[in-house]
Amino acid sequence: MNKHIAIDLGASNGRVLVGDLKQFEVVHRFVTHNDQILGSFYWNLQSLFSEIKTGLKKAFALYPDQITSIGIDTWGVDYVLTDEKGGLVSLCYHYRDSRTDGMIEKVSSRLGGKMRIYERTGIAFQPFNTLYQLAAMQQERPDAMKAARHYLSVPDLLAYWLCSVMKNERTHASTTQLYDPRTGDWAWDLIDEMQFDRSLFGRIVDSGTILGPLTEEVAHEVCAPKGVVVIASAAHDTASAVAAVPAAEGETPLYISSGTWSLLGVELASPLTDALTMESGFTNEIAASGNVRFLKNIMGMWIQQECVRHWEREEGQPISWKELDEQTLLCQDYQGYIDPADGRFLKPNTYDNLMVDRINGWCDEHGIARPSSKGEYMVAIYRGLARAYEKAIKDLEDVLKTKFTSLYIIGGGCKNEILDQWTASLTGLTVYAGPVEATALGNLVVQAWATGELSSLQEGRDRIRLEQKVKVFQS
Ligand SMILES: C[C@H](O)[C@H](O)[C@@H](O)C(=O)CO
Repeated sequence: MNKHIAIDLGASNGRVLVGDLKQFEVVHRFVTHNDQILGSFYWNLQSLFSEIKTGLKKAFALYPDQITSIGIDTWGVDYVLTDEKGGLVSLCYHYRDSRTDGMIEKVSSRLGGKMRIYERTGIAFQPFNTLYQLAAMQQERPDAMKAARHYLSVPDLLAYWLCSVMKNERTHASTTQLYDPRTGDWAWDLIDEMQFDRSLFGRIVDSGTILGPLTEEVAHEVCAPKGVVVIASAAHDTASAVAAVPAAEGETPLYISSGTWSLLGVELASPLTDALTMESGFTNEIAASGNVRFLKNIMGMWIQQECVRHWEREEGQPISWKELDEQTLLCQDYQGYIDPADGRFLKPNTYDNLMVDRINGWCDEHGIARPSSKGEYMVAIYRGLARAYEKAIKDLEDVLKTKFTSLYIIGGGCKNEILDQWTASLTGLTVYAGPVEATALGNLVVQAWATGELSSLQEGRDRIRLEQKVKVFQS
């Protein structure tokens, strides 16, 4: 059976996996944390590329003759601009960088208001959307904008570095807030009104497009045989994860893709862009199938991850999940919670503004007792997340005029069984948790579909339902 390589980069770690839909293995793991340089946050793309090549080398050493393709997915919205020859005109900013603060308001007044932007793009208002990142660049670094010839998302760039083909993949393009989900093309009127150069934005290709073979240089370095191709998989990691929801044909599954973010939603045939969906914070991104991923971005495990990173730094040793879970369960009587949607929780820890202090501040302002131990901080975060899920599901039921009975939680965050159970108890839904590696599996599904091994994306979901582990949590 053919094997494929899935390169899956999340906001906290990256993985290179090799396999098929029945059996796959993680051959390389690495951290994808950000670097702060002179007050700005950036991704270190060169180091990510070298980790990717290390992973490819390990995969080809294990299966020298069976691997036929490689696909990449990453978090949304982040991008680079390149010059004519493909050289970067700037480092790659991290979406949590502060340069977009206040940009939603400025851009909205320039483009005729939020409702217009939402109707044109279907994308919810987040300060980190590519639209606001480009607007900030235009304002602060006009020379870099002038030097730019190509816009590439992070996975578009990494694919370009592997196979020397530049394309804009659709699911990722749809996260920019410069994409029109009705025409399937860039939202040219908004691009013109922002005075972004039209020629920056290239041809948008579907998930599953074969880009081309590895360059000879990369193939030599990673010891790949001839003929291995790079595929524009579902390049936005959430789109890959949603392709792996283990739902049966005919279901409209309610899902949470749980990781650094919790993306809660359903798949729809066409976008919903009225005042109610805008006010409720729903976004219309594009799925691997070309359908709409109608979902809400809820701050996910990020707040927990930042607290743990701080404690580990302070104590000089790693904290295990097991230890943290035990402490959380012992603290269940503590009734505190936070609202994860509060903007103060978006930014990374800095030496003078720690996540734990922001949690304390939120509790003080809301008359809630501050957490007093690691376990209590976890309780406050998980309770806050379960409440946010409950609210988003109610909003979704109102918008769609439907009632859900079950919820699929997929991705790394579904390993958090305390949160899975609290979510089931609070929402009254049956929770199916798994697969843990949904994003990489979705990436593999799209590659198997592109190479003709699967006749449809639904067949991929069916295989995952039969072959991968899913745990059930009852309310
Ligand atoms: C900015 C976030 O990364 C994005 O909205 C989210 O969908 C994601 O990519 C989660 O990994």
